[in-house]
Amino acid sequence: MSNEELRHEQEFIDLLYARLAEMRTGAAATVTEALPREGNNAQARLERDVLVAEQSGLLAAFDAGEHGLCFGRLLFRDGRDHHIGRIGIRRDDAERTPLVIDWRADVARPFYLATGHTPMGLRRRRHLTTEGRRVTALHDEILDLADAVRTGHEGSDADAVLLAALDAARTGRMHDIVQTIQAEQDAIIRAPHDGILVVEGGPGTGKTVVALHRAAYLLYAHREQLARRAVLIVGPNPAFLGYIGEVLPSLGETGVLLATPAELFPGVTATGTETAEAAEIKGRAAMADALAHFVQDRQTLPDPAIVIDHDDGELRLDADLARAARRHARAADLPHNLARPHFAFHVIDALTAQLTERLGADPYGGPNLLGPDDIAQLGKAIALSPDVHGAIEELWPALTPQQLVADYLAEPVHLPDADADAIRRTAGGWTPADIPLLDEAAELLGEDDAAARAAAEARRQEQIAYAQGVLDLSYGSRTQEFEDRDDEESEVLAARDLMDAERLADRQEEADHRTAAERAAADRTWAFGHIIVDEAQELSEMAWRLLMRRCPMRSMTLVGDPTQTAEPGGCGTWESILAPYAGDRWHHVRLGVNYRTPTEIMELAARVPRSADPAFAPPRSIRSTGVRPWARRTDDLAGAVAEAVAHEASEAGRLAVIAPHSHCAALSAALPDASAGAAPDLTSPVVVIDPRQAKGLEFDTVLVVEPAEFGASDLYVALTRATQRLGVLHTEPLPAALSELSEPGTGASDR
Ligand SMILES: Nc1ncnc2c1ncn2[C@@H]1O[C@H](COP(=O)(O)OP(=O)(O)OP(=O)(O)O)[C@@H](O)[C@H]1O
Repeated sequence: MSNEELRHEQEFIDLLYARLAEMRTGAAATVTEALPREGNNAQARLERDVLVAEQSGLLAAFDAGEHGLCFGRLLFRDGRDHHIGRIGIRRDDAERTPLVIDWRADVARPFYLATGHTPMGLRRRRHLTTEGRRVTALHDEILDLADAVRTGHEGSDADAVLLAALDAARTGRMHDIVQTIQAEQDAIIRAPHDGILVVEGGPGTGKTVVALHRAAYLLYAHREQLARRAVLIVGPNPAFLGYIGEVLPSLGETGVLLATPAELFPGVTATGTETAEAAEIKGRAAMADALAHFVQDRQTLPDPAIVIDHDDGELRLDADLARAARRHARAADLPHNLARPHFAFHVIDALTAQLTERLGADPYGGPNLLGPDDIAQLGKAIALSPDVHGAIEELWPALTPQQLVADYLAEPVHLPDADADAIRRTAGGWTPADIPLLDEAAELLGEDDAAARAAAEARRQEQIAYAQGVLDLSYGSRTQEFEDRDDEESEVLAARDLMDAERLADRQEEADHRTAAERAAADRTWAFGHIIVDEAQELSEMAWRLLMRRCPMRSMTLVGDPTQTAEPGGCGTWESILAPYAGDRWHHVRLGVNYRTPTEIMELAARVPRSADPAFAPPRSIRSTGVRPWARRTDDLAGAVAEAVAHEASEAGRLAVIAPHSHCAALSAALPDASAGAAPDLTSPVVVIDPRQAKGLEFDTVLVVEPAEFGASDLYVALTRATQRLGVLHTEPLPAALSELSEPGTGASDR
């Protein structure tokens, strides 16, 4: 009986892969055939673009479906029977019968939510475990007690598949969890996309992985809107982004930009370093006021008056004239560079009036002798005078954000002296904390991009006309939809049904040039459709100002754990972060189960925050391994670490040595095979990293070195990175929270 079930499922999976191969070949052939069609034939070009745009997106999704294509099956009491997979696939029949349903479709939801108590219409839920294209195991859960059918795969613990996933050796890359999403996680993944959702939870509660699945879900549920506006995912450092970078492509989603906060000002690479104190000061909201005042400082008054030797007579630009022009320009309430023409026009008008008065004065006291044409002529000459322009530039200079912030940091003003001393820059490049300052400066200065915008609009109108032609043509060549967006009700759709000419024009722009995510990466003023911020607790007030500008719709998911805050500039409570932007209109959810760290390790790690807050409650670990964390005191740190690594390396998976930054170089010298440095290769079997680099990551085995030199939150982060084994190596006495650790294999305390 049971082998027969397995055989049936295998036949189904074979059928599925055959269908996938068919679809992939079809899409690839279409693209290959279409691409050479170029030349001057406009119609051929139109056809080609339609085909390529439609088929290339499908290819990415088909590739994603290659692994773990189908992992579940739902048998409903009413006879419906659906397989659930990574992407939706339909048969090539007249009805386009669904073969496998996308995990994000509503009909797939009982796979994650149904319980014996609330079966959601299910009779039976099946988990299919596959290795490559081979079905290796089935787990059946009976949800309808009246169901007497038995397949021989019942009875296994419902958590068996989850526990197997959690226990598996790590690879140095995060994997998707579509097979084992838990109910509390599902609710977050599918929460409405409007507004701000804060997801809080302790280490290992799945905040990151849930946020990534939420991005995949939102791109599915709001495809048109989000594919055009792109989704931004902000993570703490490049190694972390590399670690999570494969999850969304494995779910068939590529319209996402991953960036660290230091990468969010296009054209500037922030590789400089500075003290934590300087970064903290630069992160304060007060910097926005200081910069705003500094911009005003650049709107100066002449002292003494500027005298310009003009062809028609001397012009005198004194403080009164400049003050009136400045008042006029400031009243326009525009950013500095955009208000500059107002200042310039006022100065030119005033100088023209000055000259008119002098040249046209009637010696007999009558009205001015110059007519309007003469005055216009005088004004023109003044407006073209390089000296007048020089004077305007001196009093109201055109500024770039880089210039403004560099000048400001050379001599910081509008700050208490001690703060100014801490951030004064004598040398070195841009630092991550400078990025929000540059962005603030860009806002204060405004970008005088009127000409660029007019050109872009003209280009866009051309594209809309072009797209209209594309739509007319595509109507005759309808293609299939691969996914089950509307489940049973879904129909065969073609480009014409999905979008109007304007939207297609946007699509064409993407197809012809760059993806929305790539365009977004290069555009400081891009408004993202949704932003996900991981380790959100680390961001400064200034960084929040930047991010909020990137998301005027305030459609955001913020993920974090205040107990893991490492940056001194990280701003306190969610209330204080969000009040300026959303008042109290945001939602807060908490994840309470630790899927990473076994009980033995979590109990130890929790003592760190508990020494400051006795009421601290860690997330509940879902599993225990029976392996106790250990500590070893040594006089030869590098030697002891090398020995421990050699010993632990016999275990499967990945090992991390997490040491204070100052020890990392010496330790990596003692471990020649380990990957280390600013951008360690996390897929290497052994890495040496500092606690900041360890944020968000996980390893099978972790060796924490010299914990007495860690700050409390860094130590908490370091101790919670292991999925299996934790050891501590030290020369100095252990911090109190770890004092009960004993030597491996002994019960005795190490102190
Ligand atoms: N439902 C699940 N099924 C399988 N694995 C899961 C599930 N939920 C979480 N995990 C795994 O648990 C581990 C921890 O998840 P994740 O890194 O997202 O946690 P986190 O809350 O962001 O942790 P931290 O704050 O410590 O960085 C990951 O390996 C993740 O794949």
